[in-house]
Amino acid sequence: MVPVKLLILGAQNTGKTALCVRFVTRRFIGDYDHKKEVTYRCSRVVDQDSVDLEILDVACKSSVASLESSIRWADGFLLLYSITQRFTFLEVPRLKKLIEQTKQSLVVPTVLVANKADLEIGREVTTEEGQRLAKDLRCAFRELSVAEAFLAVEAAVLQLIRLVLISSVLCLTVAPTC
Ligand SMILES: Nc1nc2c(ncn2[C@@H]2O[C@H](COP(=O)(O)OP(=O)(O)OP(=O)(O)O)[C@@H](O)[C@H]2O)c(=O)[nH]1
Repeated sequence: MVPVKLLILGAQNTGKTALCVRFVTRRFIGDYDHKKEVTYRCSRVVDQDSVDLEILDVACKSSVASLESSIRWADGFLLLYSITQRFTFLEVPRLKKLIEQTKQSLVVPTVLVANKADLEIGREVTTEEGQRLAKDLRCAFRELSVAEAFLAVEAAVLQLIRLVLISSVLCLTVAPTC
């Protein structure tokens, strides 16, 4: 079993908890208790590897110190924004910078997820803006609806797991002590 630890980050109400629950249970549940920090655990076979997965969904009122500690813990990051709330998109560069500073690396496995694609009528962020930001921040990019598409959620998380597995192999090859 290969352990993989993922952290999901984003502004409030972007669908972080919904995405974790959707990935682990396949179900979309509308409302959650937002106060608690929760670690979701499950196993998946990704390509040939059996992966022991943990996804940490931090409490929305986490202190910077506790956020940094969660970032140090994680191998890969899901950065979420909602296409219906521009301020959640504007929050992404700050979070990515915090990840890079805390990890002391510009190469961190990260997937930028534009959520709530089912709410086209309320769209405030275009797909092209999301793609451009992902390119600028060296992230993969997925636009999806946690509410409507389990397969898209699964594909985003599996893509991140693959990025983590590739980066751990590169790390062992290039610098055996890292
Ligand atoms: N229409 C729609 N609603 C969604 C989608 N994903 C999540 N939501 C809703 O958005 C709201 C916030 O979802 P949460 O999963 O609680 O968001 P969160 O980012 O964990 O929120 P905090 O814990 O406050 O940071 C809930 O009412 C969800 O039902 C989606 O893809 N489409």
